Amino acid sequence: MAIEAWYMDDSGDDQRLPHHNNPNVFVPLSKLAEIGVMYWKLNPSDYDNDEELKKIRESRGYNYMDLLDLCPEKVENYEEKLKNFYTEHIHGDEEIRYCLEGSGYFDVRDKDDRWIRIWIKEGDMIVLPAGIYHRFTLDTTNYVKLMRLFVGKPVWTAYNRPQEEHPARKEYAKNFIEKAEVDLEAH
Ligand SMILES: CSCCC(=O)C(=O)O
Ligand SMILES: [Fe+2]
Repeated sequence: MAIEAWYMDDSGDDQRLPHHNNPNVFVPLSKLAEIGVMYWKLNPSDYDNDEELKKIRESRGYNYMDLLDLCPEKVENYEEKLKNFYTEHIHGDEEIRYCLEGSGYFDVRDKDDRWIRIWIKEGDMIVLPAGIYHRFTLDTTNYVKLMRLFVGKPVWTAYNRPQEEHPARKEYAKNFIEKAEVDLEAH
């Protein structure tokens, strides 16, 4: 099955709960593509020898790779990191994450500034474009193992919202938000 994504409700409940609307409003992959989010389904069992992953990495220049095992025993300042992950932010580069084990939620803002919750599980690889407002949380299973990819020397710096003057934000807005408005007016 393809990845699941939906519009979040605005309840103040635990961030690790699904936050479905009633009824749930799913968001198709085509809608994610419109805001610049890319997705692949891969086989995580032997990721070191996966030709498909190799091809994606080669074609997109993802030469850097490391693994992030999100559990208190393996991550320094675990609680603080989780808190920062769930603080709305952007980056100057793409955020590329491949889920090898467990699951979690990437929340991204759509063109109208509404939260879309993307549920990533084993085998899901997603790319968030530079400049998109987003955040991350574990789900109620409380565990995820992610592969992080990058072009060149990695920069993980997060710029918390608001960042309307950040070059990556301006570029994102030009390509994905203003363009959508122009398309809408033309029709
Ligand atoms: C746990 S990876 C996702 C969190 C995030 O947005 C980030 O690392 O910048
Ligand atoms: Fe991020």
